[in-house]
Amino acid sequence: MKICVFGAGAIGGLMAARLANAEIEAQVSVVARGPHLAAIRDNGLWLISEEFGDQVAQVEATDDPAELGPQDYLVLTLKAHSVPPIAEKLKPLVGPETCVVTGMNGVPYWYFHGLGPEWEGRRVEAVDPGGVVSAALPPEKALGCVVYPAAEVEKPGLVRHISGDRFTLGEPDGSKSERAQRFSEALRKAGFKAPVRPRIRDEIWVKLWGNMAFNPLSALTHETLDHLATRPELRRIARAMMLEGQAVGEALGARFPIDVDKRIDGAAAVGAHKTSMLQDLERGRPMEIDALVTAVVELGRAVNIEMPMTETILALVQARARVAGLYPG
Ligand SMILES: NC(=O)C1=CN([C@@H]2O[C@H](COP(=O)(O)OP(=O)(O)OC[C@H]3O[C@@H](n4cnc5c(N)ncnc54)[C@H](OP(=O)(O)O)[C@@H]3O)[C@@H](O)[C@H]2O)C=CC1
Ligand SMILES: CC(C)(CO)C(=O)C(=O)O
Repeated sequence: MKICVFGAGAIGGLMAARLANAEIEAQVSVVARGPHLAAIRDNGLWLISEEFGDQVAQVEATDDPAELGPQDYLVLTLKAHSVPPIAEKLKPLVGPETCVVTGMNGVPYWYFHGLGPEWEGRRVEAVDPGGVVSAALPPEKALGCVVYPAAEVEKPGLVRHISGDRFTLGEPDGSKSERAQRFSEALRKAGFKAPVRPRIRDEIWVKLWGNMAFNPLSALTHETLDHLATRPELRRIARAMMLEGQAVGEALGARFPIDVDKRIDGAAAVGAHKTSMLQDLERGRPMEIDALVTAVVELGRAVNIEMPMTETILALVQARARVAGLYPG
């Protein structure tokens, strides 16, 4: 089996290193760039992990997907906003049997696929502008993936795994497909938990619920998760956003297995953690605003649900990011 991890940064690097070192019959390659690519080529892909042990994986690494050819599994672990500009570049990796695993936060580009006949063919413009992504990666090829581990690229060629070992998988139409089970098996052999769930959007929403509120609020205030979730005036804003998100998710058929306050308390328990959006802002890296917030507002419009708090915070965080030169427009 051929597995290509496109965007072998923190999460992709973790996945690729473990898959490459697992006892599976797979040819694992990565698409990377810059100094990270050079270091992987020179010294292998290093993974530092208390849970998995420190290790190096020898993987084929390139910045030119055409060198790798069609894959059985194309795993996308880029930041969501990095996908549309390179959609065309993905085409050589995609053949008739390729399964595209979307290991990214936010609303996936395939959200409407398999949701029901009334939604078929509709796309999420915020993550699939002009349909460039679905043209390169037809939604029927997509396999959903909710990423729970935390990791970071510590220096070029070296990924540090911080915590977590679960990648939940699920077909957009809820079926227990052979391709999903095969990839789940590969991830399990690589040491991860990789359940295949029939209602993957429910899990996407539980993660997105936190991201849509805490990430922009943290970028605006520079506050850590514990404060955002416990200072009454900030918690009130996050809660209002999350209730708007829940209304949208439910209107689209998702079920939220926990209540909003438990979800916020869960975020508080993470502690003095800076969200990825705040980290990106501080490091001068583009922020994942569109997949985490703009796309949710777009879904809200599709089901005619007003989202005044989310729209306000979205406008502010877009402005903040623009001023920092980290958001287009
Ligand atoms: N890190 C974490 O702990 C978690 C991340 N996530 C989600 O996982 C997804 C991936 O995040 P993360 O791993 O942190 O991101 P990273 O930025 O660490 O990894 C993405 C990688 O893709 C590379 N890349 C971007 N464009 C290209 C290109 N055109 N060609 C080759 N390589 C490219 C980046 O290179 P460069 O650095 O040069 O831009 C980077 O190495 C996101 O959606 C994130 O929200 C979810 C849970 C936890
Ligand atoms: C920590 C958490 C849950 C914040 O919403 C996150 O996923 C992120 O920072 O992107």
